[in-house]
Amino acid sequence: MHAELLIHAEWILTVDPENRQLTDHAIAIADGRIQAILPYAEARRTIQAEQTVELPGHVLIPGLVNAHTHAAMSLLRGLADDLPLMTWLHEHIWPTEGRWVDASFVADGTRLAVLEMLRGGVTCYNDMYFHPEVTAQVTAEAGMRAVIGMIVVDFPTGYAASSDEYIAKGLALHERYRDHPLIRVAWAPHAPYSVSDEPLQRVATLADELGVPIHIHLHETRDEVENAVNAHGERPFARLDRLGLIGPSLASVHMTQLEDAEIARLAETGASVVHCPESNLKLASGFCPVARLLEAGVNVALGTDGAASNNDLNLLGEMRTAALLGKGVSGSASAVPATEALRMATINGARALGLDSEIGSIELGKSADLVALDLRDPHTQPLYHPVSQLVYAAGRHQVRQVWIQGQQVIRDGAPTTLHLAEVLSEAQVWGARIGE
Ligand SMILES: CSC[C@H]1O[C@@H](n2cnc3c(O)ncnc32)[C@H](O)[C@@H]1O
Ligand SMILES: [Zn+2]
Repeated sequence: MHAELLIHAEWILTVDPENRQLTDHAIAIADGRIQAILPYAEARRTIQAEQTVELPGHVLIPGLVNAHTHAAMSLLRGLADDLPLMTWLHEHIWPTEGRWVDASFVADGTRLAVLEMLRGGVTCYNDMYFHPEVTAQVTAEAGMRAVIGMIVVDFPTGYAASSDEYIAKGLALHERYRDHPLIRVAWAPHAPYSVSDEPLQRVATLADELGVPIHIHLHETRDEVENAVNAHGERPFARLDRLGLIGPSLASVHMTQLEDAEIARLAETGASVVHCPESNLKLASGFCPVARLLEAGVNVALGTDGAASNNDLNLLGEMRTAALLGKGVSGSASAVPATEALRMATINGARALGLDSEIGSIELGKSADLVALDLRDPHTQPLYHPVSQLVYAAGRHQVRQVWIQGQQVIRDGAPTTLHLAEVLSEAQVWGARIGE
């Protein structure tokens, strides 16, 4: 058998339905897809590879999926810390965005975020931000995979003047990326408190017609739910259900406030929850009941949120925090075990984005979106269980090789598609401008 690339790793965590862990196996890749997974001794006999990569001491995993971020907000990292959500948004972030966000801000901020995510083993992200056509272009140029939000808010910004214009621009973006190998789109109405009924209803209809996901902040804080109940006598979840948004296409982000009936409804409709544990902790937004959601059969993915509320785009760290917080919140040390945290960061993220037949696990026919981490570091030794070291101990500097669709985007820890010094220098220019 002929392959373009043969990767031989000491351990492979497949994240397949059986969570198979393979030792001393190889993966053969052709046309950007996984063509064979077999013992290395057999691969040497049967596969003629154009290139072979040897990874002793490494664990190979599916590329991580960051299921909620605002990539360009990397340029606002550390601008306003230690504040609750609404003060942070209304008094700091939205005024700063109003003054500075344009296409060049989004281009430079996205490049910084893409570089950070690729170096941390994230191969796909789900974005919600202004000028999404710029986010899409920068991401595709870097060879990264993303689902780009067709954003909708009620208020005018430098990107669009009305909900009609946001939706029209979203439809144009959908058309432009219809057959792109790396870029997909999703509807991304910002939140129930910033988008009124009519555009939300249109989003529900259009998501159905186009077959794309809906990505929305929902039940982020107790105040959000209480304010809605006081003003309209209805919880935001119930309102979205009434308007037709709760269903298998929904990726609902945060969900710190959930009643039993809402959890049951999420499970019954096949909707996904995107848990952002570090953003929720930093803004003191509340705690998503992850163990209860998983027990009910809800698909729970992981996101970082933007770098202005986290303050990093580190999904390895997010896995660890989710596993630890899941135990703390449920009072059970066996809640959110390491294997589950890894599923949340990979296949569950892929499912939330409607990409689970393409990415999220190492299985025959899937895209070769792969990450190799070197576990021969003092803090990941000795090694009893690779998944334990990966979730509870490994750091981003151990991400050494990253492939997306079989193309190497990180080689020996360095980017192959982005120029590190240029990206850093642009970020510093923005920092100086915004911080003046
Ligand atoms: C319409 S573009 C996205 C919009 O969302 C803002 N944002 C960033 N993080 C959060 C969050 O945790 N909750 C609500 N809104 C958030 C971002 O600043 C953009 O304005
Ligand atoms: Zn967010």
